[in-house]
Amino acid sequence: MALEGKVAVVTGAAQGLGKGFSEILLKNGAKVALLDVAEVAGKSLKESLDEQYGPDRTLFIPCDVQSQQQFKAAIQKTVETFGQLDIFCNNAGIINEVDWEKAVSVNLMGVVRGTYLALEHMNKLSGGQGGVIVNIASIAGLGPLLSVPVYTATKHGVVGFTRAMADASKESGYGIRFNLICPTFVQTDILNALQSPAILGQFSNLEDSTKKLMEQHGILDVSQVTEAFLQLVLDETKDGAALMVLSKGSQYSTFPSII
Ligand SMILES: NC(=O)C1=CN([C@@H]2O[C@H](COP(=O)(O)OP(=O)(O)OC[C@H]3O[C@@H](n4cnc5c(N)ncnc54)[C@H](O)[C@@H]3O)[C@@H](O)[C@H]2O)C=CC1
Ligand SMILES: CC/C=C\CC(=O)/C=C/C=C\C=C\C=C\[C@@H](O)[C@@H](O)C/C=C\CCC(=O)O
Repeated sequence: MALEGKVAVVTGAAQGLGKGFSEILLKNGAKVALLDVAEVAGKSLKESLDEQYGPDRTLFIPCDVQSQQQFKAAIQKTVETFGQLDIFCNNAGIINEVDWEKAVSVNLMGVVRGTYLALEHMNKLSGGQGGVIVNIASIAGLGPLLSVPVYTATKHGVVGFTRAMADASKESGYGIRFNLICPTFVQTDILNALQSPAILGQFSNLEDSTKKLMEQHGILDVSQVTEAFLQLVLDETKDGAALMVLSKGSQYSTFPSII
């Protein structure tokens, strides 16, 4: 998939990985709708991207992925402004083991909601042009991360949902590829959660064990993950794939085969 003229939506785009995914899409020719709850950061990012790419290449739309109404309206506005939708990245995510229902709501329900809303515009069976949906999980979606059990559960959920959607799409002919990025620790603000008893709650005692894990795994730069993301967007042979991004490089996860 060449990106010139393609249109993308990225959730949680105001900072961190979402900002990185948006920038690499822009660099490669796409137009990008930046969705985020953080209005100040989102508007400021749009202003700086306007200087680099011109005002017509991006939209910033305030949007909480927990709100069906806001999310639906944001996607509608994207399609009305840019005329189509080809690439959808469900990236917004949080850690909150205290308000764990919010973590489920943002990390898992937000991904399901975004995917179903994107399908309304992208599904070839309902008049769309097809495309690719990339969901941002974590290696905590493939194995346990002890200090954040609910976060771990949501990311496992994202992995299962995305793989099932890939199979559903192939079988039904949606014309949409579904892929996953599963990074290890990345240098973004989400890592601050590890030092916050208000976020880790009853698992705060595991801070040192998580730090040890972090030393073993290393901490990636955002750019290492955005390169992997671009690969999954561009490579038409990848569908239902989970690309782990680790310090030693990127590799596709293998899963037990279903009999
Ligand atoms: N940084 C890391 O170590 C890793 C991060 N990830 C995943 O990458 C994704 C991005 O996280 P980071 O960039 O690291 O974190 P971050 O905290 O820097 O950025 C998250 C962005 O999502 C936005 N957001 C939060 N709740 C939202 C909501 N309800 N609706 C819309 N936007 C919302 C925030 O405002 C922020 O801009 C998350 O899904 C996270 O779980 C996965 C593996 C490792
Ligand atoms: C506190 C969370 C901070 C940031 C968000 C995030 O998602 C970070 C995840 C970082 C590491 C997770 C580690 C999990 C490790 C184990 O459970 C492994 O069994 C994971 C499974 C496969 C890894 C494959 C490999 O290393 O080759």
